[in-house]
Amino acid sequence: MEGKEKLIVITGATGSGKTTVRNYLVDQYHVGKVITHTTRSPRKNEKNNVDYYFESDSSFAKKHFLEHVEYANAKYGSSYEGLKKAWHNNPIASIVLDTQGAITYLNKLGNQAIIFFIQVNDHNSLKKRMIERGDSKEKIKQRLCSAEYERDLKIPIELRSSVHIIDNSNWQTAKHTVDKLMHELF
Ligand SMILES: Nc1ncnc2c1ncn2[C@@H]1O[C@H](COP(=O)(O)OP(=O)(O)OP(=O)(O)O)[C@@H](O)[C@H]1O
Ligand SMILES: Nc1nc2c(ncn2[C@@H]2O[C@H](COP(=O)(O)O)[C@@H](O)[C@H]2O)c(=O)[nH]1
Repeated sequence: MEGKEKLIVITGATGSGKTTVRNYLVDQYHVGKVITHTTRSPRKNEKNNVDYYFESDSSFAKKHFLEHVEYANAKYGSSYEGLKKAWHNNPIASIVLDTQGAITYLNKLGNQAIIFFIQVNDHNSLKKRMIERGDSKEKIKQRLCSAEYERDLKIPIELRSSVHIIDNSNWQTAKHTVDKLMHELF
């Protein structure tokens, strides 16, 4: 997978603002968007084929994924076809992944992968943001109890030498960091 194309891999804890950063990159910098697949049900305002490809367990099992994971009892996966589609429109694309997926992409793409880790130091605000997003109490509880939640609060050792940290405790500050990174990197 060597080439001039780049993939901005946006990772971090649940509720930290990965999707918010990705939407900003799409709106402001017109980066391509890799849509991934999931078996979880859509949140209010989420649309099939736009936010995710929403799958049943059986349709998910038939797909050929570049990588797939389980996160808080649901399945998620991304394909090479999805990446090629995003790169077809723009040589800079973006994808939102858990930290396990981010490590896989860094290993597969090398320096074509640019890792953004979205950080929020006050972990209580992650729960507040999920409530404000409209997630059900039950889903939030399940997520906060998961091993994946704990794992993704910290930058994994495998990403440490390549990661760009974006503190999203405050959106104006985060936006400023994203703008600075985009000017430095491209
Ligand atoms: N800096 C911020 N301050 C307050 N709220 C924010 C901030 N950034 C994002 N949000 C809000 O927090 C909620 C979670 O953000 P978002 O969905 O982007 O997180 P995420 O990391 O993609 O989460 P998940 O991994 O759970 O899908 C959204 O309602 C979003 O509008
Ligand atoms: N490794 C992968 N992680 C993915 C993929 N699609 C989404 N995600 C990550 O899963 C969790 C939960 O997502 P949510 O939308 O239910 O909150 C989050 O960290 C996403 O970034 C994927 O294809 N592969």
